[in-house]
Amino acid sequence: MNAVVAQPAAVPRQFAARSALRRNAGKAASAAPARARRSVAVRAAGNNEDKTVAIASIAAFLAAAPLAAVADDFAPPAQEAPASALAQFQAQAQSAMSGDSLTAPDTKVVDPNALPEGNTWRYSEFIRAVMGGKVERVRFAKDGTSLQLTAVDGRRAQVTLPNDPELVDILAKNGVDISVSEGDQQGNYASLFGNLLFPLLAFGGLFFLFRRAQGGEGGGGFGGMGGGGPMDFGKSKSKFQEIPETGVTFVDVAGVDGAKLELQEVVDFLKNPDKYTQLGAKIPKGCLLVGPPGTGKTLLAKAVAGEAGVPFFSCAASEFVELFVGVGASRVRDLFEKAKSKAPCIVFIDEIDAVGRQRGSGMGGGNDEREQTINQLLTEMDGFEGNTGVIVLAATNRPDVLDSALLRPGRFDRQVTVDLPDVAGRIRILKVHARGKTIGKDVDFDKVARRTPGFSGAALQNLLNEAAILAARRDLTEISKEEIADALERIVAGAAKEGAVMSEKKKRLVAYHEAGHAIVGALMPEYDPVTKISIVPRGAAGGLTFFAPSEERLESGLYSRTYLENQMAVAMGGRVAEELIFGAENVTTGASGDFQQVSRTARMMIEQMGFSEKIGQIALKTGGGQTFLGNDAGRGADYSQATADIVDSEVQALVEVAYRRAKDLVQENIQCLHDVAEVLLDKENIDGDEFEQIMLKAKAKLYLKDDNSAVDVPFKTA
Ligand SMILES: Nc1ncnc2c1ncn2[C@@H]1O[C@H](COP(=O)(O)OP(=O)(O)OP(=O)(O)O)[C@@H](O)[C@H]1O
Ligand SMILES: [Zn+2]
Repeated sequence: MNAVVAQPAAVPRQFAARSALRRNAGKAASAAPARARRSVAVRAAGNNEDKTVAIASIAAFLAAAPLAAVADDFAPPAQEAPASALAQFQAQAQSAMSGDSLTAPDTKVVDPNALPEGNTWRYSEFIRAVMGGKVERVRFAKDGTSLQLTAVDGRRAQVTLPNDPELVDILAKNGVDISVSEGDQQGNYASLFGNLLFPLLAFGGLFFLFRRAQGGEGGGGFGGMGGGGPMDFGKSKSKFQEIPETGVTFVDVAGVDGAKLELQEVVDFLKNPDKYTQLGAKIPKGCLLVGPPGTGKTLLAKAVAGEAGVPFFSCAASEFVELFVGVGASRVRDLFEKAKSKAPCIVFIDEIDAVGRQRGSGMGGGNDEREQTINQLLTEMDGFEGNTGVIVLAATNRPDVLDSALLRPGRFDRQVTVDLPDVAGRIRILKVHARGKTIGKDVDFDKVARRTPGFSGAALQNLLNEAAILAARRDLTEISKEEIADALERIVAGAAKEGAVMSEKKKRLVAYHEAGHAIVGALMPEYDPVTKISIVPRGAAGGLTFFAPSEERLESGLYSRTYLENQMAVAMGGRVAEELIFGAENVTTGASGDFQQVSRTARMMIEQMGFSEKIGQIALKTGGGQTFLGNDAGRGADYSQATADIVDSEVQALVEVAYRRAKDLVQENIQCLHDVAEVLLDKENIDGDEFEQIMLKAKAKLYLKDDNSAVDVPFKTA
């Protein structure tokens, strides 16, 4: 495909970062007082600075992965991925979730011609078969956690997928035909996004096709790369979907009360248009639903139609834009013709930014087509005389890129924000999706909601779905706490590596390493509580320690200097533990991801946040900005060599302090380290409660202030 279709593909993730920033910018002021109070309550590290700053990239990468985890890869460093801009971005986004993303080497020698027996293949077997040209096509499950393959010999098999960002790349390179299963479940994409988004971004065309598949019902087949190109040319009338009765009401949409309130007016109007027109009130024609992916914009639009009892027409704007100039415009015409004949009704246009970008600012090619399409849309909307009863709802992730002509009075002059849900909202969304599922009595949605900051409605729905699948696989009659915890873990960290055996020696190493992270994290004042430690290898990670950033922290996106310093110390905890137990000469490469994180944080603090007295309060690098494609995440700082030297030494100083603090803490609490590691070796997983018990039993010494007086800060667990 080409650059034009790659464009919409870049939107969702980019938005994730940007929207967080925008939200944060807005909330910074109001969040500050609460934050300050909290700081007083927990601050005890003898750090007087109360400098709280909005840190763009941290907020962004935390937004990309709601549960922070320290993950460690104990694979040889030779596996390092090339540092393309995309790879760097991937690495950054991944690191918030699971450390570095190195793929563990698969060294077993196997006859390359032999296909595995049976109809469930291990992932490594599958990859080998793909590389050997033995796989003809694959069909991803909608949630992206598994796929069905057809081998060249016609055999079919099922594969459970880890979180492998390279998968799509590998498949494409080996000429495997890719499709996405068209289940009957709607909107179950969260984990497909999680698992596959990055590679899909690299293959914009694929993503485009994928979006088409999402269109579902109306869109028709997704039979491989060819589906929906020029062949669809004549079928312009099938490009929108008409639902006479959506059957969705506001009850089905939870946690977005503000948006519902605003849309209630639209419902009202559709129900009693006369009431409004008699008074001479101007009827809204268009309303823009703005918010991150999966927050229920489509669902809300359907609910408006459902509440008002009017038909629902929908289409994705990206589908308007085809290869031929003029097709989009004619599709818009078709759509509105049909809608007007069924008025009153709702027309819903998803991803309006795909056609509605500021005109004349696009990236080469395809502009004419887009401009014509958007012009047609404007013409249609202007053409509604007085009261045709057609109300257009449009959804976007990127209101900032929209053509201002779209936002003028009489067009999309209202904006309704559909934001990510807060705890209370998440509880209610979970309850909505628990309907029709058998949920065990031990499941506490309040707890689940607290562990899922940053999850959208779609992600929560997916979570419950995964849990249900797990319960079925385990032959249970109801979904228990366990399945939800496992599903959550799987979504956040990728599926546990099947059959990966660790040598006793390595296991000990990983156990101590993770225990080191956990202990430093738990004993550090003003740091996030430990919710889980695991040495079950999953994805690329040999071990993981999960921390739950507070709601407030995620919401505000504000990170104090203390917090960042603590975070660096926590990251150092792994290596420090290895060193103390196994000796400096035996430390491993398992900490490479930790070190990357530490250096990144330190550099950012110095270069962008004005945390260095020697550098002063200037941003040497303005960082991030709006670029995604071609964002050179690392290099290109524009300052002199002399300044660079100061930066380097300042970074080094920060890292050294972090190391020393971690080492002091672990040394002080070496018994805790042994105890936690022992339990880990025994059980492989420790949850927050158990961790707390172990720490209490081992009489963890509290954090020491500079003057060596212990500070009365209880360690924190979830
Ligand atoms: N607030 C919510 N309450 C209940 N369910 C929700 C909510 N938000 C999302 N969901 C679930 O997630 C699914 C997908 O959401 P939907 O397609 O409406 O999101 P969207 O905001 O339109 O996403 P996108 O921007 O990716 O199109 C819905 O069908 C619904 O099952
Ligand atoms: Zn580590």
